[in-house]
Amino acid sequence: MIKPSGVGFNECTRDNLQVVNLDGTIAPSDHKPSKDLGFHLDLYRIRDDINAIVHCHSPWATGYASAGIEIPCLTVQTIEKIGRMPLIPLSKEGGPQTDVDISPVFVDPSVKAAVLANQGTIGVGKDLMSAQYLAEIIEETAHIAYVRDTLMAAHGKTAADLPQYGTAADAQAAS
Ligand SMILES: O=C(CO)[C@@H](O)[C@@H](O)COP(=O)(O)O
Repeated sequence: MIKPSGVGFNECTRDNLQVVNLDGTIAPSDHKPSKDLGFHLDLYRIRDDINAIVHCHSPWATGYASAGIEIPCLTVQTIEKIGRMPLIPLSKEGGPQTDVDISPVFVDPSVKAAVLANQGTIGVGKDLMSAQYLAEIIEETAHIAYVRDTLMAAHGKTAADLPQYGTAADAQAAS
């Protein structure tokens, strides 16, 4: 199932969601599937653990990626729930990222989220709620990173002024 093209998330209904088989066969409908169908299908094909994908254009995260900056996993939640959020640059031809650019990153089963320069974010999961949860964490983390980096610059601080941070398990192992 994928959202119809040209329709916002809030306008998605049971009746206009598009049903597509993994081989790309589209069930008859008055709408067309999202333009993003190609990379969604490929992610479902390459990873058995991916049953849902949330791709959106959240502004803080997309701003980071479009500036060519990988969002740092700086919150406890992001470290524990996501681990890292690779930045996927525009395609070789300078166009929007497709499965050709996206799938090689997600072949690594530890990757649960990525950010596409000039396009948006991808969160994947075992179900829609899990993928949506990651989409929210990606955006919150980018916003927090922006606040941190802005404050640090205003106060003349650098990364060297910050303590090392890691997971609760890392801290426990180190104690
Ligand atoms: O970011 C992109 C560009 O491919 C898409 O998510 C966006 O244009 C939405 O397209 P659809 O309306 O879902 O076909």
